[in-house]
Amino acid sequence: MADTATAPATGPGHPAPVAEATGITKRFGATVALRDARISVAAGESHALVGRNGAGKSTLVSVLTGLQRPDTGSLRFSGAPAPALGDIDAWRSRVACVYQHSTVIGDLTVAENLFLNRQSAGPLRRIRWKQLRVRAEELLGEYGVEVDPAARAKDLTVEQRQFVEIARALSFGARFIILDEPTAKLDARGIGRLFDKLRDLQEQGVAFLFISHHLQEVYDLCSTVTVYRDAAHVLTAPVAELGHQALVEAMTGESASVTPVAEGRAPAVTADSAELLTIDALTLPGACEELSLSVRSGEVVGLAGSAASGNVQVGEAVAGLHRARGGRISAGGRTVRTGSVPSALAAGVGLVPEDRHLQGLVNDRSVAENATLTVTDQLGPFGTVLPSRTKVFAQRMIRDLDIKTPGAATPVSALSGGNQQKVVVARALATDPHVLVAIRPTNGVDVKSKEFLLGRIRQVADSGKAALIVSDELDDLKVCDRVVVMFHGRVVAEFPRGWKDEDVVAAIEGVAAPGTASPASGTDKHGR
Ligand SMILES: Nc1ncnc2c1ncn2[C@@H]1O[C@H](COP(=O)(O)OP(=O)(O)OP(=O)(O)O)[C@@H](O)[C@H]1O
Repeated sequence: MADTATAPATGPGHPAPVAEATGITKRFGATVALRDARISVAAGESHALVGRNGAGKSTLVSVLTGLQRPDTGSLRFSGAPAPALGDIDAWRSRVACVYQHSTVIGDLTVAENLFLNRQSAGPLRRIRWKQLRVRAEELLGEYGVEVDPAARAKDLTVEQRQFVEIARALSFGARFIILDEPTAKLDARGIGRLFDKLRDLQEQGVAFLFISHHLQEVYDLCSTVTVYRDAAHVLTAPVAELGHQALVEAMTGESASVTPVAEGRAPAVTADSAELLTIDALTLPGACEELSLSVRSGEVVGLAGSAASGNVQVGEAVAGLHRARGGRISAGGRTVRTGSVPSALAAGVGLVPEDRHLQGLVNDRSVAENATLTVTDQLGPFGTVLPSRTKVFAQRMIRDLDIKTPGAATPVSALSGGNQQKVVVARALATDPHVLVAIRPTNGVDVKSKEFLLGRIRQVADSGKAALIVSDELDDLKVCDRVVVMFHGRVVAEFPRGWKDEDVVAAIEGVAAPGTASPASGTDKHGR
C-alpha cells in the first residue's frame, strides 16, 4: 500500500516535525526488532502507531525516548539532532512517555514525584517542602489536573497517575508525549477523561504518539496513523482515509475477515448441562455482597463491570486469591476454600490473572518454564522435571497460541507485551482446567491474536469445561453465551446472546436497567 501522507514541508509556517526518525534498525541478538523503520510526528499532531504484537512499537518508543541506542538510523527533534544518550534532562525536555505501567514512585507524594531530582535549587540547598507543594499545586492547576499534591502516589487511581505523569512531562518543557497503551487499565469513563485532556493539550500545541491495540481509539483520537509490520514501516496515512478493514490488512498483511467467535453458534448448553462453577451468596469485603452466579459445562459466561464493580475480585476469589466473609464457591463439584490457591487448583480452576507482571510471569525464566509452571507434575516422574518434556510441552503451546518468540528457551522478558500475555494464557490452559477464569485475557493483544485467544477460550468450553471471562471489553464479551453485569458489588443485569452493545455498556455504567436501556452516550468503552 502506498504512503499517502507525504512529509510536511518545513520552513516558515511549517515547523520541523517534533520527532523524526529515519532508517532505524535495532537488533536484539538474532531478533531484528526494527528494520530501516521511520516515523515523523508533526508539531501538534495526534499520531497513532499500530501493529501486531512484536511489530517493533515498544522498541521504537525506547529509541525515541533515549532508552536504547539504535544500531543505525537518525533521530531529530524539532529539526535538531537527538541529545547524547545519557543527557537525561535534554531528553526530558524533548519527549516523554506515559506507559501502561506507571513510572511514578508509590511511596512518594505527588509533589515529590513531580519534582523528583529537582526539589532544591542546587545540590547543597535545602528542600523547601511547603514551597514544593505550592509549586506542584500550580503545575497541576496549569494542566487542569485535579489531584492533591500531598497524596501518596500509590493511593492514586491509574488515571490520576497518568495525569500526574503527563503534567510532569510537560513541566520539563516537552511538547511531544508518547502514550504506550495508556487505555489498557482504564474503564470507559477514565478513557473519556483521558481523551478530553489529550484534546485540550493538543489545542495548546502538544503532539502525541499514541499506541493502542484498540483501533477505534485511533479513529477517535488521531489524525494520522503509521503501521508497522514485522519490524518495518508499512504505511503512514491520514486516519480519515483509511478504513478499518484496510488498517487491519496493513497490520496483518492479509485480507481482514473479522468473525466474532460466538456469532451464529447454536447454544451448546442446556438445563441438563452440569454446573461446573457455582458461586453462592459470596460476600467479599469491599467487593461484593451475597453474589450468586453459576457456569455450566460448555458455557462461557462474561462477568462484566467497570473498575469499581468488584468483578475482578470475584474472578480472583474463584481462583483462591481472596478470603470471603460469607458464601460458598465450588468448582467441578469440589468446594474451593476461599483464600486458598492450592484449594482452587485442586478443584480444577485455571486463572489468567489481571496483571501479568504482578501475578503472572517470572521475568527472567524462559517461555518454557513460565508456560509449564502450573504443570510441573506432568513433566517427569516422582517430582522431577525433565527438560526434554518441558521443551516439547512448551513448543506445542508456542505453536498452538501463535507465540512470537525465537524459541522455548528465550526469557519471557525478551518477548513483546502481547506475546507475554499469550504465555500467561498458555499457562492457565496447560492444566486443562475444569473451570477457566480469564481476567481481561486479551489485554495488550493485537486484533488478530485477540480473535485467536478468544477462540481458544471458546474451545475450552466446547470441550465440556466452563469458562468465566471477567472483562469490560465488548470484544471479550462477544464470545460469551451469557453476560452478567456487576455494578458496585451486585449483579444488576444479565444478557443472553444477541445483546446490543449499548445495553451492556449502559448496565456497566449503571445508567439503565436491562431492557429499558437508554444509554446516555450510546458508545462503548472504545466509542463503538
Ligand atoms: N530486550 C529484548 N531482548 C530481546 N528481544 C527483544 C527485546 N525487546 C524486544 N525484543 C523483540 O523485538 C521484537 C519487537 O518487540 P516490541 O516489544 O518492540 O514489539 P511491540 O510492537 O511493542 O509488541 P506488543 O504489541 O506486543 O507490545 C519482538 O520480537 C521482541 O521479542
